Amino acid sequence: MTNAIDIRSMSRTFGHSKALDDITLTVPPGAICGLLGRNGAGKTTIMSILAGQDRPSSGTAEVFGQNPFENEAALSKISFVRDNQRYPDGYRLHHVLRIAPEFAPNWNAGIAAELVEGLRIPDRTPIKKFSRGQLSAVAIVLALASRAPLTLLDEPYLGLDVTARAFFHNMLLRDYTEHPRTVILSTHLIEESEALFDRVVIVDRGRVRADCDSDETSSLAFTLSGTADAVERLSEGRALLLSHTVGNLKSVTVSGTADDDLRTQARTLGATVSPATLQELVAAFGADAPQAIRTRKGAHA
Ligand SMILES: Nc1ncnc2c1ncn2[C@@H]1O[C@H](COP(=O)(O)OP(=O)(O)OP(=O)(O)O)[C@@H](O)[C@H]1O
Repeated sequence: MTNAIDIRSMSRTFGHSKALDDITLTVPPGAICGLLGRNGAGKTTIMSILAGQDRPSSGTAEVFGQNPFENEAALSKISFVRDNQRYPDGYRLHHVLRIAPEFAPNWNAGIAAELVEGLRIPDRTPIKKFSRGQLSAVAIVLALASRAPLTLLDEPYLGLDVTARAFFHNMLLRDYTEHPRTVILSTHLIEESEALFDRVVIVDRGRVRADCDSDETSSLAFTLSGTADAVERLSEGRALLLSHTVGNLKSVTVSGTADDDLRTQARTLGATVSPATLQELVAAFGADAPQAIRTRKGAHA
């Protein structure tokens, strides 16, 4: 089976700075994949290369088995709507909806109309005058109604209100279930979006830190919390990703899975062991570990 995305040893440098550093990553067809990581981690750079808008400095990136760069056949299978999408002066929504099918062979006017209504996108206002959230809403219409085999959504939520975000999630899941495709979604709203993801990729400083099915993330790290003494004893010799102290209480995120011995010791010492949430994982993989976070004057890990 050909992967939807196949990235091998890919790096991208800008001058002296390495935006992507030897990334290898595959995404099977028919998955919604969360692409997560801190600001500047490399998410947009990955998407731009997958969308054929940029090229790796070394290594390869394939979409459905083909290099997307200047490749019309590959590009016809990809929808990439960026947060900073520009529209010609004087364009209104109906202009965009009229022209969009020319670039999207699978365009579906029905789903576009449903999205326009649900996201309350005005048709009389020139797009140039749209609010930040209304611009995001137009991008979402273009991305979902294209029904492209690979849909790349880079921070689709900027400025979107809570009702619009919930509506977008419902529409994405419904349309994805009826018309399976591969969706890559980057976002910093992790808790709100995680229920969408079949797969999760976490990047930091241009490197892949995690790449797994979403139900496997809970085995990547765990959190120990309790008194500073107890947590320090329990975490001795373990690979700490993140550490946080408030007064005499301490919480650490530890790489790997907690074994039964550790759980028993934690019970004895009155400490708690819990799997790291996805949000904690992204924070931990983005920290300069082990990190001391100052929470009040004089208190740090
Ligand atoms: N055209 C460019 N020229 C120079 N540096 C660039 C260019 N594009 C990206 N970078 C750098 O590459 C790194 C990765 O940027 P990228 O936009 O991929 O991050 P991101 O994960 O999408 O971040 P965010 O969550 O803030 O959107 C950053 O350090 C950025 O400054």
